[in-house]
Amino acid sequence: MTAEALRDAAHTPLLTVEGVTLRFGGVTALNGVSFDVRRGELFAIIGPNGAGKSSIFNCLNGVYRPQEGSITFDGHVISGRRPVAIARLGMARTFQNLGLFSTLTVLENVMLGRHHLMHTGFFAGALWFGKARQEELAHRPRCEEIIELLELEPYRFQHVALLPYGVRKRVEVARALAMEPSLLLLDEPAAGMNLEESEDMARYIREINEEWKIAVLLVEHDLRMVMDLAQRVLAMDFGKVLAVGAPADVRANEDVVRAYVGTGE
Ligand SMILES: Nc1ncnc2c1ncn2[C@@H]1O[C@H](COP(=O)(O)OP(=O)(O)OP(=O)(O)O)[C@@H](O)[C@H]1O
Repeated sequence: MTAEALRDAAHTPLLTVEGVTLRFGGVTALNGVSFDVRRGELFAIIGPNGAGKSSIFNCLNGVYRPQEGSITFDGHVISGRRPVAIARLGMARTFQNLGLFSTLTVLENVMLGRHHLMHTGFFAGALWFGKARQEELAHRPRCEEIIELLELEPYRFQHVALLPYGVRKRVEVARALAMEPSLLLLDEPAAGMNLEESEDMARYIREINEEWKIAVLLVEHDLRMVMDLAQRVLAMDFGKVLAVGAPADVRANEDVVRAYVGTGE
């Protein structure tokens, strides 16, 4: 690649969403939504209940197919592609409601995140067969780094089902990170957490973004956390973009204030 081409690639957004419209029968969940996320950026989406935040996530990772518009990720048009293909391109996500394997240990759940990077099946791996064992061992140091980042060392060999909710949310982030994403989608990572837990979560997210240089797209109801962490914020309501920009500008935007005051959030 020439120096010019490299410079262009660095300036091209990592994710571009253009005019995305998603309807469920008579309900328009997303109405011509456009935004972009830059490489290495921490970008947040806020909005009252039903604004369309989860719908965006589901369009991005291929669970929903928008009727209109296009989504480009890292140079690939991904609208219409299957979730697994999109994950392979480097987009990992967590879920509002935990999506972990509760009968597996923390380490096994994190290892599962690396499954698409491995050649042997997970179950062969779990049973410790020849090649699979070597592969698991090769991936183990990276998993340990991730476990350390999220301060999960004490829980490494514990079954997820037995862990407190706040710790399970951290395991979810760890598993998504294990996929080595260039974009990490976090769906309400601090939901249901107490103040201390959500402050810890904010610290992990900042570290993932600043130290590990991974772009983060965050949906979160905790506005204090969003305003504190995000470089840019997109506010939406009724499936439409109300404002995009620096946190202070979005917070001062009249339409945004009205949307929040209107719902009492
Ligand atoms: N599978 C579905 N079928 C029908 N309507 C849906 C579906 N998913 C979302 N909607 C509707 O689309 C709109 C946007 O919902 P969405 O869940 O994306 O909002 P949200 O901002 O994520 O809300 P919350 O903060 O409560 O999670 C709502 O009116 C919702 O009822």
